[in-house]
Amino acid sequence: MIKKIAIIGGGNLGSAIAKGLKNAKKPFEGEIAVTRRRVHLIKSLEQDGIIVGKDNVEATKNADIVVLAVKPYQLKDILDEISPYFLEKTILISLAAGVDSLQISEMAGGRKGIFRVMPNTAISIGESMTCVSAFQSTEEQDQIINGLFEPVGVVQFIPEELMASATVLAACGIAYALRFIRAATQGGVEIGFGSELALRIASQTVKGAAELIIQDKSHPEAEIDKVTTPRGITISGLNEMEHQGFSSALIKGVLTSFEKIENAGKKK
Ligand SMILES: NC(=O)C1=CN([C@@H]2O[C@H](COP(=O)(O)OP(=O)(O)OC[C@H]3O[C@@H](n4cnc5c(N)ncnc54)[C@H](O)[C@@H]3O)[C@@H](O)[C@H]2O)C=CC1
Ligand SMILES: O=C(O)[C@@H]1CCC=N1
Repeated sequence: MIKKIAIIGGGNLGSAIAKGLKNAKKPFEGEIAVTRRRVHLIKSLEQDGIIVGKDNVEATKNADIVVLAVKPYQLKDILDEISPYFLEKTILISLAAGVDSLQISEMAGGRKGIFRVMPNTAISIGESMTCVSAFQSTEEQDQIINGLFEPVGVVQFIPEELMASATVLAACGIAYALRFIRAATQGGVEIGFGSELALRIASQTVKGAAELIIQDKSHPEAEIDKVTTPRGITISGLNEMEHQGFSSALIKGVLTSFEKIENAGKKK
């Protein structure tokens, strides 16, 4: 049983994970310790029953799982500091985009049982799309990781070579989807809604559209067909968006993010 998780680096993502795990419908009942150098910035996590501090070694001691939630360039120093305190059973999770498991294993003295995990920020409300790749792990460790992240979203194990792609589609994807919502809201204001109401309508509409695909396992075009009345208003707007490069802009944006993450990997 997992009794203690240490999250090293209580920044955006590290804090979101800690909160998500504690506030899930089936909350993580063990101890979660989160560290950050400027610890006052994460004091509010204490309200969720999370232990905060600045001592990485103290947090690591007796941890069943250590989550590395720092920027990629900080990994080496952190691992030099905390690796000596890992237990035999300690499972290591890295959230660092673009750093492969072999490098992490080497930085941690040739350790096995390493997972790269790429959640997205919706983990804080239990709605993450979490992609996971496993490196020299046991089946039991795979199950532990699956069980840890399932209460806070959907978990998908993927080959490590797809982690960069998962980062773009799922982690950056939150930003792409939100930009769509914001743009739809701006359009909504032009056609008469106040901005708050426009945002409410646009965001619930996107949620409903996503649920049609998730719950009914339907295809986007099948659902679009149901909305596009012949000679109707939807198809005119949709076609205008396509003439302006809507799908193409999105695909090109995904590719640009992917090229950047690939190039960042090659520079190391
Ligand atoms: N999946 C996703 O949606 C996202 C993933 N990421 C990835 O997650 C990782 C963390 O990114 P963010 O949370 O945005 O970064 P961040 O900069 O907000 O968080 C890192 C935290 O680690 C702390 N830190 C640095 N050195 C430390 C040390 N020696 N001891 C204790 N704490 C220390 C920093 O003060 C900072 O608060 C990155 O590797 C990034 O690639 C980042 C943003 C979103
Ligand atoms: O934008 C970034 O570089 C990070 C990685 C995934 C999400 N945010």
